Amino acid sequence: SPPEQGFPAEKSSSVPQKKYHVLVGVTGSVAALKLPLLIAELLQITGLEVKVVTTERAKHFYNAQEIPVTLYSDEDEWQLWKGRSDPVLHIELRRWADLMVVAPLDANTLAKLANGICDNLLTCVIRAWDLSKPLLFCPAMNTAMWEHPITAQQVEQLKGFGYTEIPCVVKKLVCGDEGRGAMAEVWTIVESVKRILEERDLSTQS
Ligand SMILES: CC(C)(CO)[C@@H](O)C(=O)NCCC(=O)N/C=C\S
Repeated sequence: SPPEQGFPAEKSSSVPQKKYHVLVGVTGSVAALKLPLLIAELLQITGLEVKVVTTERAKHFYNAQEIPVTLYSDEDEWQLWKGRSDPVLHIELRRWADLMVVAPLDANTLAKLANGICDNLLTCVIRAWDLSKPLLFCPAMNTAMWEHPITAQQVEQLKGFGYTEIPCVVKKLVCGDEGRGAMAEVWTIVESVKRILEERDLSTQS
């Protein structure tokens, strides 16, 4: 019998898995110690590419060696831009990102964002943010700070820009105080990112 005449194999058009670009912002709350866990959990989501933008103060709370993705800080802006034709890092990052999650958002950076202050790489990325893209923020601060009336005003201001709050939770805080101010659990944050990306993915499919 003639040799098996197989049809020419279809060119394996592996559907390009759209990579979702997630930019994680981290600021100087003690909750930044959870950054390695948050990154590890986000990397479990298929199709995600993750980069991190840190403030200088946040560096105090985690070990950069435990972050397996690109970690940008203020100095990188100045390493990249030396002359007129060089790229501007905070603009490159706003273009690259499909979604941003700021975890933790400390009281200082909350105040900066609510007032448009952009004095570091992270606040510059957010100051230039494309409001058609999701931005999630996870406040974390001592209970006394959380309960100060200015906090609610500033959280409302961010929600007014269209950013999504992932609310802080009640816990015994590392300083011994008991009360609201702890960052949302990492699994809550990851689930929120998943849900938003699914909503977006569905919308792009429909
Ligand atoms: C650090 C962690 C995650 C341990 O469970 C929790 O205490 C927390 O989110 N704290 C953030 C609040 C904070 O910045 N407190 C600062 C002074 S009390």
